[in-house]
Amino acid sequence: MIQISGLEKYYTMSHEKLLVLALEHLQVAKGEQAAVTGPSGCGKSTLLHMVGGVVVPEQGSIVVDGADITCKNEKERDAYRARQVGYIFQDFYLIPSMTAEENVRLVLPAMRKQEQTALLDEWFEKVGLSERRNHRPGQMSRGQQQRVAIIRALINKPSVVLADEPTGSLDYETAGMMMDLLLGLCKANGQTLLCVTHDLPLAERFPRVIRMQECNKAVQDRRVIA
Ligand SMILES: Nc1ncnc2c1ncn2[C@@H]1O[C@H](COP(=O)(O)OP(=O)(O)OP(=O)(O)O)[C@@H](O)[C@H]1O
Repeated sequence: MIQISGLEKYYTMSHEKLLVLALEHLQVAKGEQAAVTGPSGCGKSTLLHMVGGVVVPEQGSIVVDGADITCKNEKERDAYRARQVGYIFQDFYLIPSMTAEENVRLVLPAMRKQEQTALLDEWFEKVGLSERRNHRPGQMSRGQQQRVAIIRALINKPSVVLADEPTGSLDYETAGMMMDLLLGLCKANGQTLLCVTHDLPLAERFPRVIRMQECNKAVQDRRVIA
């Protein structure tokens, strides 16, 4: 469960303090999957970065599964992200010199090698990439690379999954398949998913659509503070 209230985020640009995000209230239930849409610059990525504990707001609270992440220090936020958050990006960020399997192994906690292999077998099978696990990113299509990134984000069963334009660099058909895969996996694992997308037909595949241009007051009322 994600509960946001009284949230305000400012950025300083050319000596001006500009309010870029103002959310009075937003709640995403545990296990709910929501698409986040809105025009460029309306604060979609900033919202995800704040829920992920990467960016800290100036005002307000973000309570994730009972704990307010805005009260945590940097080290605690790093631990929160490692334990509870799975991040998926448009550009995959796989390490080019490593195979698909090695990229995923990097995030696995210490466990017996046999258990690790069984877990990897299960996940590569789930996303239909069993034949590709020994390939490096450069030897895979963009859709296949994103499937590896999805495994990497989900394999440790984070309670919250944050996806920032995960289909942004894929062709239309692959994008639809990828979104269905991500939705299906998060639903099966009861994970809360916030997925930024500018693609409205893709957003409509989600049980809920959060329209940032409607809920972000800063977009409606650009406020310069100093
Ligand atoms: N580090 C930063 N410094 C200054 N301004 C920033 C910074 N990051 C974001 N902004 C500003 O905050 C606003 C929201 O940015 P954000 O990236 O969240 O929008 P977005 O809706 O994700 O946009 P897009 O769809 O183009 O990716 C924009 O006006 C942007 O210029």
